[in-house]
Amino acid sequence: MLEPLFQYIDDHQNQFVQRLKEWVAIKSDSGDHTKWGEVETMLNMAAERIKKMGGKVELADAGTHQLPSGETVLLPPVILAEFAKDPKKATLCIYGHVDVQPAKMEDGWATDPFNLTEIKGNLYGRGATDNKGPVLAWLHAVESYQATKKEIPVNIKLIIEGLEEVGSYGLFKLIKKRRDSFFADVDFIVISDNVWATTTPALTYGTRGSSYFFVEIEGPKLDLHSGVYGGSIQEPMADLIALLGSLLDHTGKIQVVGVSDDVTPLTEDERKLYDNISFDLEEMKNVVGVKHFLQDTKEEVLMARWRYPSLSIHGVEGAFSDPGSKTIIPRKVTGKFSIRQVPNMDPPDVERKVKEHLEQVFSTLNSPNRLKVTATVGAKPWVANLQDSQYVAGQKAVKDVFGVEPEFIREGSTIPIAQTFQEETGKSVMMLPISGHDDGEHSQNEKISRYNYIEGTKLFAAYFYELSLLH
Ligand SMILES: C[C@H](N)C(=O)N[C@@H](Cc1c[nH]cn1)C(=O)O
Ligand SMILES: [Zn+2]
Ligand SMILES: [Zn+2]
Repeated sequence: MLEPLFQYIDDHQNQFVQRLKEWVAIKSDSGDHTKWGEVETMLNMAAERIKKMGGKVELADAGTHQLPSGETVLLPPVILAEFAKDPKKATLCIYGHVDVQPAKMEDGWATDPFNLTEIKGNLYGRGATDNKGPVLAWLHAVESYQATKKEIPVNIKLIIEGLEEVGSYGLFKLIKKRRDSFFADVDFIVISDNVWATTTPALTYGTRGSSYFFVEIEGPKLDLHSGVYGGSIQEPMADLIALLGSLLDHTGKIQVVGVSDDVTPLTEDERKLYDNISFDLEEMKNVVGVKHFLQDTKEEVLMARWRYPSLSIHGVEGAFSDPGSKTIIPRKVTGKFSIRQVPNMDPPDVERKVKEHLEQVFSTLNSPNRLKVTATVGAKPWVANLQDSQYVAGQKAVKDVFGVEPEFIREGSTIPIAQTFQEETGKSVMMLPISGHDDGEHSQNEKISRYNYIEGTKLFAAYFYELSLLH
């Protein structure tokens, strides 16, 4: 049954790579709302591809969103699509996103991030793996059935958004609104927007949640000459560094009181899931280029990444960061950090505790400057039930294509909408990654290997089939 599909995918791989090149060329960075026009261009391009394949597409209105500045902006639409429906078949809803993280040559890319470039079997480009490659792979898996005149064994629905990287604004409300219409006949939801933990294919049963914080310190009216005013001004940057420095200790432990209190304790059954993961600590040190991790053993490192919270400091807006030695006191700086959250942490509770902590530390600085803390994203962690039939189908599909048993892994990053899908629709959610552990999501030189892209397409085609057998 699967052989002709796999043959079609192999025979058309150059065309599939060419399509990815066209998608990567669209600079659909969602981080800056003034550039959401490119996100819309990308969504339209994806919608056109689905329509060409005979899919019915709605560009659903996602409403508006208030930015941390207070400005209200119109959100790009969300693609809700479906292929022909047969009431006898199970319905699978595939979620993906076509926005990307920012990327500039100056960040240290070896090739133009928006010109997909193949080097030694790897396809380099922003969005190649996160998440344009996997979204196209789903479409190509559907195409493999259509082109070989085989009935697609499950009904396919698609939900594709353009704001995942900033926290899926608008999508939570849209899902609630469409729960009894678009989602009413959906049996399963599948997501491929994360990476394997090692070189072994994986099925993912959990992701961390996230809250993103902006800490603004505003001082003088203008940037000031540090020679003229230095020594007489309490500098916003010094206040900010004190606040950011209060968040973590040198072991990576979050210093905000109570923030980790609700973390679900580790059970023996859960601990056992880590035994079989072929994660090699030495290789991982080489992949990321560090001498050591904060933990000593493979299990501790994986747990720190997947099932315990973490806090990362991302940057400071308004600080002087160009080359050279400009001697100013910046008047206003905004520090940015985020907390990855795990069951049973609750983003609003974490956000309250972080705000209280920052206000308390700020009060000890006796500063004349103004502090403003804003939290965004607010994404809940997600954990699946490993007994769901999707996991059996996923396991079989991995065996069909790769000839091995998948590793059952968690994911340290966040798919903001995953838990909402599960809670709101009550349907089973699974993550079926095709991206490599060294693909460098969000990093310089992001890539997907041609092997993962093409074999991943086969995995999706096999998954449709295996899921239909179990339903
Ligand atoms: C896992 C996914 N590919 C991803 O990168 N998600 C983002 C979502 C996010 C979280 N805070 C803001 N955006 C991520 O985990 O960083
Ligand atoms: Zn992603
Ligand atoms: Zn991402």
